[in-house]
Amino acid sequence: MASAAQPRTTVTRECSSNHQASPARRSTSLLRTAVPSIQNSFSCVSLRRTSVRRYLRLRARSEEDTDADNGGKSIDVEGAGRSAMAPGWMTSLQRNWGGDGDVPVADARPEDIQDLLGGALFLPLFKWMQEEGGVYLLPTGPISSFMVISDPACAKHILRDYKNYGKGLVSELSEFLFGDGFAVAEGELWRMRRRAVGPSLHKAYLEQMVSKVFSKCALQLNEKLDSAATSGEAVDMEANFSQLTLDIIGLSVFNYDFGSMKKDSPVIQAVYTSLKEVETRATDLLPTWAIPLPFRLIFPRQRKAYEAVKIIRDTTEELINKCKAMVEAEADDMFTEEYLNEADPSVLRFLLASREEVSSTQLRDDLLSMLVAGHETTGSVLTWTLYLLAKNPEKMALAQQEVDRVLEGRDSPSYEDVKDLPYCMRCINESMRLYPHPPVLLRRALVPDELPGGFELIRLPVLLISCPHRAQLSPLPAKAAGHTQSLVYNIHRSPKVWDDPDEFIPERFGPLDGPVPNEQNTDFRYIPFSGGPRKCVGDQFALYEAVVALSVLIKQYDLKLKANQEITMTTGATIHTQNGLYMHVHRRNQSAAASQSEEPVTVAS
Ligand code: HEM
Repeated sequence: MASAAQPRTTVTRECSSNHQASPARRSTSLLRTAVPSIQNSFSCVSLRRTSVRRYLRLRARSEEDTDADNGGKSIDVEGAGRSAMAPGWMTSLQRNWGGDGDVPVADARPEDIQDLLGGALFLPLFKWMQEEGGVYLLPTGPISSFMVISDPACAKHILRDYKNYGKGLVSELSEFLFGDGFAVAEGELWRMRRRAVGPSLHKAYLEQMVSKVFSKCALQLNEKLDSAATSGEAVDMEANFSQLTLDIIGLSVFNYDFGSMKKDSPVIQAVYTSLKEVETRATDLLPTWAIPLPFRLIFPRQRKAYEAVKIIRDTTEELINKCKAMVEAEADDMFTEEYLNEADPSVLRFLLASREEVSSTQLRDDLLSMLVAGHETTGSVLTWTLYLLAKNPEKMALAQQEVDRVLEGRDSPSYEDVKDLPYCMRCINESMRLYPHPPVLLRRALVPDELPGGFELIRLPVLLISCPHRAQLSPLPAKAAGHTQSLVYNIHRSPKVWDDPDEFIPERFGPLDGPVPNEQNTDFRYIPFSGGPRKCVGDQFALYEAVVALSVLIKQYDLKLKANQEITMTTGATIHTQNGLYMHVHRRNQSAAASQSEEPVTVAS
């Protein structure tokens, strides 16, 4: 996959310990050594109080280490801090307890689990898919498992059946952030709010966004990169994309300019920290986050998560109040889905002007859902697309030729132009196959069910505490599960599903005048926006945003990877790099000369 003309830059896919200890990874060392001692202390099922205290002390210290050491990056990739997965004794207990079920059980060894700490959670899940196949059980406690789905037919079955599969765990784990927001709400509340919010992203709105917001912000990023083009200094494009997409989502949802490309916005770190906390909660051995609020805050990680959510909520509320005052001051205009306020086409204004009966908390949580769901996702898509194009200069050349042909003398595309940029669109699509955000989708079976292939799913019984995958009142047959994880990453990378799955081949989706790939026309082999009723509401928005941003950038600049950087994956809902994506920026007309002066190149796998 790597071309001989590329500087040495590796993406580390294995979460092994053989790479250099970055500051972020060094800070996990205490917890790494803590985990085996926790395992030893917990040698029987009942938790001894002293062990718990010792664990909590070690954990608090590890969290404090994390506070002090973020490696000087714009994003502290650890978010609020680390978690500990279920240790080996739990997994082996469950394996030994298993009944005679047909579903294979992942051989989750303690070293795999320790390797997960601070890494990309989905990578060991890929390894187990290779060992166990498209459907397997991942033990997460003495009597509980996740059923890990890496098979398109099973994913289709689950994702389309919203009635019998709820968001479950993901709603519970992220309630502290989204509240009742429709991204995690269930049942009638979700149906009602999706019906109210979905229409705000109509075609006329999108047209306005392309010209008024996406292009404008993308051009601002180009302007900002100009100084790097002059100085030749490498810039972190991941951080730049994160700022770009925050500014875009702020203007599109609230008509508010975060101006994060010009000055640091605390919202970026707050969104990252909160999303990382959701993930961390999913793998916590001891759920400190389930302790009642005032006591919970003695844990530094919980304090940081709480402060992050406060920043996001306060910002959202402030913006709602501003817009409310303006809308209330206006006459009671007729407001239909077709109507678009030229001066302020934002989603917020749409919702306020539609005069729907909705509590202010619900409105805040819905808008916050849009802000969080629409920010890092598109930022990460742009990061990995640029990375892949830089590693594949012949594909970059094709994308640039297309942009030059369509835009001619213009700097940015119109709404109509986007349809004439199918190669750029395919590059985005292919990047989302290789790096899906999020890489894992969680569901809970609400009724017993059988998946295609005869795999049995049972309903979970009453839950003991709000950490359901680990605490159940009644014993379950261990070789059955009520939770599923649809591994988008595994499906997208499976050699059974795709030819040359690890290669970046934008052409793989068929002729450029064919349809943009989605879950329907690939029969759920390609599900970057999920599928079924809970499919991403912002998919078209995101695709237009990404194509506009990419085309504006590569029209003006050639971007080359900084030599000798190691690009390691981590997750915080989206797939992030651990240390940024550093690139040299060259103005297109100067780039021929610049590429000759690139450092000597070493080929990496
Ligand atoms: C490339 C960028 C994006 C990706 C990869 C992405 C991906 C996803 C995925 C996979 C889901 C479904 C999760 C599940 O089934 O459990 C989802 C849901 C959602 N997304 Fe996106 N998204 C993106 C951009 C956006 C944008 C720009 C917005 C807002 C303007 C947005 C708003 C939402 C909302 C509100 C939901 C929840 C929908 C519901 O539950 O009804 N997303 N997204």
